[in-house]
Amino acid sequence: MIFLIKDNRRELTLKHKIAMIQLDIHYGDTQTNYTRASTFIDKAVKSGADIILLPELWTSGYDLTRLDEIADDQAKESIAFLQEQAKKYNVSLVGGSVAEKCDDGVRNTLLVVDSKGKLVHKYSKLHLFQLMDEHVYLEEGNDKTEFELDGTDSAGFICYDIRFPEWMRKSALNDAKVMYVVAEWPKLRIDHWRILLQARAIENQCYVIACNRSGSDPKNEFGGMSLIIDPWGEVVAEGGLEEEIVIGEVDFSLVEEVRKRIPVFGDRREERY
Ligand SMILES: O=C(O)CCC(=O)C(=O)O
Repeated sequence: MIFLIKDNRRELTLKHKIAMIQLDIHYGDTQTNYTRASTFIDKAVKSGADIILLPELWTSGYDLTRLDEIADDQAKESIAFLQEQAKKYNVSLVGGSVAEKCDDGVRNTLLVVDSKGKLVHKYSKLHLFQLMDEHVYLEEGNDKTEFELDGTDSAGFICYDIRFPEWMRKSALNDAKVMYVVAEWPKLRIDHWRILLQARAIENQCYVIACNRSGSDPKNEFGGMSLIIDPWGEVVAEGGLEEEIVIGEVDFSLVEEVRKRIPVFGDRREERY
């Protein structure tokens, strides 16, 4: 079943072409990262994508000791960039996360902008990853994960969050049908990345769309392998190790179909958990 809503600028549909940009982030070099991201967004649009993802901390990388200098005040510059790109190309952007300078410290903040250029969601990473010193330099967030994008109930997560099934389950219970993940996941544990994402898709019977960076920084080599996994757990698209745009087609109506096939949500016995 295809659900169509007429819109002045486009038809909103449950079928989408998704592009995940496996950016090789230039360490601490925000201007280069903006320039390169816009080149990749242009290419993704030319290949027909209508929802585009960027990875975690894509403007700065993990240059945490220089956050005073390079973190984005209230994420204003990154939001303006994403809004401009969204309007220019009429595409939605799950715009990765950026180091956001807040009044009480710096947060790792995911930004989502719809195709009209409206900021529809901001989520600061809840689970700070100690192996990369996030707990030393960053404040944890206090936001909800759910939002609506192009008429579909969705949720957004950042990297380490995928190790917390209870956190993602909460979003599924709050109606999310699509879970977007942005990451800087190291190559060393890339097997965990794939298995965890597949498990989150199967147990929550939802799409998982996950964009990871490529390349390396002074401390880590990153694993790429961005993934689109459907609610049955099938891999729809998968990236390699290198910088590239990974593209896949989705049909969000599959979520209801799978949830009917195995009624996991109706069979939960919450009172016993
Ligand atoms: O959990 C992991 O192994 C990787 C997490 C991570 O790299 C992050 O949250 O930035």
